[in-house]
Amino acid sequence: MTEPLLDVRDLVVRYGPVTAVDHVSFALEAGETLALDGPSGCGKSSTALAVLLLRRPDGGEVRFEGRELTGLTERELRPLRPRMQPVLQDPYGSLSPRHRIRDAVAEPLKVQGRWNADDGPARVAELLERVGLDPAYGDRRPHELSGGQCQRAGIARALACEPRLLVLDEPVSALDASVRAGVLNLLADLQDELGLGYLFICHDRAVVRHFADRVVELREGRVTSEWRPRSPGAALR
Ligand SMILES: Nc1ncnc2c1ncn2[C@@H]1O[C@H](COP(=O)(O)OP(=O)(O)OP(=O)(O)O)[C@@H](O)[C@H]1O
Repeated sequence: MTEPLLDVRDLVVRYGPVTAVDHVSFALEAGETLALDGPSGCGKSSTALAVLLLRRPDGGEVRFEGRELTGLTERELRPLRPRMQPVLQDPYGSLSPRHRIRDAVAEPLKVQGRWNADDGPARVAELLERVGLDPAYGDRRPHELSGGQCQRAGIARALACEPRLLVLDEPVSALDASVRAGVLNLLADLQDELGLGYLFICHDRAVVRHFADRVVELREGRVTSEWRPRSPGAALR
């Protein structure tokens, strides 16, 4: 049997005396969307941060592409980090306000040594087009874009890293209802095309039902159930 893309085993996250994530386990295949659902404070974001190793877990394992990550040093994690990318609730939060969109999307290519002056700008334009943005928006800064456009630019920047997993923490909650479906449909199309795995955190039950293949329910840091929506992966057209 092949290894899941992401295999989380007995994950524990504590903040002082508070156990935010209490022996949580789940697995996620490439091309699959697993939603984490549950009331405010049940540990969804803490799970996401620990999966991304942005906060070191206090116990358990995070296996990504067959490799256990929690025992790795920051230096050992560095080449793996681009492969697991966060997309966060605040569309403006993941982009520096000072940088033009084109530079924000180019940065991961430069950091990873995949930039060259001949075809780099064309690659950035291609990524912007892929997320539904006119490449001319590359000249703008984040505050000159709408929330939906900015979230698309953040997704373009994440794609520049050539990820296998996107950790989507309330990716459409801050957007107007009218642009939510567009961003969710973009994510669904990218998943079909690239076989990305999505760990998806969302408060909105209707969105979860449409978007997720499987749902893990959390309550007070523990998994209480796991279920499959009836129409998994359906696009919101
Ligand atoms: N930095 C922190 N320091 C101390 N306690 C924290 C911290 N972050 C989260 N917590 C606590 O950990 C628990 C889980 O929080 P977490 O943000 O992971 O839940 P959540 O399900 O994502 O909530 P929400 O849906 O409101 O974002 C809560 O009791 C919260 O108060």
